[in-house]
Amino acid sequence: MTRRFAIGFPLVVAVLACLSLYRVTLGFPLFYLALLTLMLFWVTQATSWNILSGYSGYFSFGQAAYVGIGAYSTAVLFGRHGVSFYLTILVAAGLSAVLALAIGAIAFRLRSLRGEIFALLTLAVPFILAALARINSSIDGGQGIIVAVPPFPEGLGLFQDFLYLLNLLVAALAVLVAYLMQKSRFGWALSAVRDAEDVAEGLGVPTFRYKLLALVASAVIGGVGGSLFALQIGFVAVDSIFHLTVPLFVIVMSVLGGRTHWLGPVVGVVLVVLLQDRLTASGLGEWQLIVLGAMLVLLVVLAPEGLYARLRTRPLVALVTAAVVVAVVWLPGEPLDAMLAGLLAATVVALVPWRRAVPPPLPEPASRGPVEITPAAPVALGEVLIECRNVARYFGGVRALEDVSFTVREGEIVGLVGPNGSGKTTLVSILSGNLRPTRGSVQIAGNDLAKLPPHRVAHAGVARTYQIPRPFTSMTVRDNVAMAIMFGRSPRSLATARRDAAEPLDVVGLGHLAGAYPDKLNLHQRQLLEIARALAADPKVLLLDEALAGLNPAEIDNAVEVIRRVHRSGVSIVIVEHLLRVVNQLATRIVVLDRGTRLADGDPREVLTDPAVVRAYLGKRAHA
Ligand SMILES: Nc1ncnc2c1ncn2[C@@H]1O[C@H](COP(=O)(O)OP(=O)(O)OP(=O)(O)O)[C@@H](O)[C@H]1O
Repeated sequence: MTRRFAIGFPLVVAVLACLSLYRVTLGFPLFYLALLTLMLFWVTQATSWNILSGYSGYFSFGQAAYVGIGAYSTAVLFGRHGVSFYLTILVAAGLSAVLALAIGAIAFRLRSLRGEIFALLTLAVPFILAALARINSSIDGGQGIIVAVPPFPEGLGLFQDFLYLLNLLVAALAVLVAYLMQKSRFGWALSAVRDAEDVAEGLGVPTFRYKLLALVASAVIGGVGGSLFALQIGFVAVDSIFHLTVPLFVIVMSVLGGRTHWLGPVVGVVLVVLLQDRLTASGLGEWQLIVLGAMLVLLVVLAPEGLYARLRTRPLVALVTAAVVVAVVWLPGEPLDAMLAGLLAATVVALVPWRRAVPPPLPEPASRGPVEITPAAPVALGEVLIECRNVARYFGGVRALEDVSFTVREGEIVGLVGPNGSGKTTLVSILSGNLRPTRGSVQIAGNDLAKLPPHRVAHAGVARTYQIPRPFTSMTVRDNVAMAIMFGRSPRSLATARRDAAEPLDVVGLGHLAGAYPDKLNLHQRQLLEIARALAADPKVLLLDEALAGLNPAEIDNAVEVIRRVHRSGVSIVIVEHLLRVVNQLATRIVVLDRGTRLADGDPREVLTDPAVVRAYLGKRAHA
């Protein structure tokens, strides 16, 4: 937790609490308190949504399910049966957690339920719950339930004060949880899931566990907020609770404010609720959805990262503009109009493309120069690290691999070659745990691969790179590498991982670009980042899938030297490569695949002069 947050957050919460505790002394109007209560309810819900959907990218349309569970727990138990209101909050939290566990256990296990399919699944849940509540008379039965005012400490003032303080407490806890999650390895793991889930899993992130935890935290917060909502509305009915406006509003608020930051939803809530209130006050209530929709479209086009992220880039100008507009509008008019005008002015300032910033050139490496390629030196071989036995993999009728057996020993650089479509990438994906073989077995450092989830394959000592680089785009080069250190074979803390990221970056020669984002790198630098990140997971075996594809001759020479350096650091390598000149000079052994079967396996010079290999592979290439 930063010092600024440790001081600022309790201070803001204390000031907000004082608005109610000293309301009479301050002359703070009750109407404003009601408006703030509404904002706090939405802060809780939008933050709850953001913890799963914003951080991990799993868009949910099911927020009304948690609000409904919370509201009906309180309505049925407290409103109908007189159970303590405070106890019903715990029940709401528990039931929401159970629902989230059930959804997550199904949805997060299946790859086919990602993206829009997950969104559709979550959309169905509130409809099912609404139908259950409507037909079941012990829940609602279509009648609705009146929720009376529970007993509360007299010293708190009116019921509105009690409601406000309760919502403040829950919203503050929700924001605190969102902050702590974002700043911990938990938040980093979810960001990696959002950027490239398979890559994260391959680097050792237990993605299922983190997604499930995020879903449960999101559901518990949403359910508790729903419980308070029952008090707020006083009459709980199916149509008012399981309504599509709930998910719609939380999504609009979070996306407007910025869904990758804990404060984004808060900014979105303040803007949306104020806008709604002012439109209603001016008799333009029916325009609410039109205005909100137009704003959302504008923001998504101009600032997809959200308003908060934009405001952070020019805080001073936005603040001064907002303050001037607030002062000018406040004098003759209503303070809420002034605040909305100030917020809108800051929004405009944040969105205006001032001048086209020319990106500064990327820093140059400390030293450069041509690198001579020399043949691989003979190495002393150690224990068997990978052992494939009769591996087959079919995709429907396509036999990508058939009966492939081979080993990788400590100290080797194995060149995996073969014509296009011969099964090289499929084999790499099986060895890294991304794909399961249809038949056959793979042992990784003595562990049966079939029993390991992909993140445990990383812990067993295998890391891979991808033919088309797949960096975590929301993280800097340093943080891409730190992710792998944090979750790899020898996991380290966030702070240590960021410090230690310098080492793998130096091995590949990207140290000077540690602070850059991946979209600023050229293809060669992205390939090097792939290698640095895989290396940071501390593998025993590194699988390089066409790491030299698309590079010019100088870049190839440099990449070859990097691979040698990685090998010298004690990592065994399997390299998939079409450039036989490079494979010949790097590899200590070559395995040739042809149409999914192993054609040859042995010393590079012998294999590459084998007539069968020349016929199947070299002949075609030589003509080309
Ligand atoms: N997900 C998939 N679904 C269906 N077929 C697939 C899938 N992945 C690979 N294949 C097929 O399996 C065979 C082997 O593909 P693979 O990508 O492993 O070959 P490769 O040797 O890596 O090729 P390249 O050198 O072109 O990258 C090909 O016929 C390919 O079309």
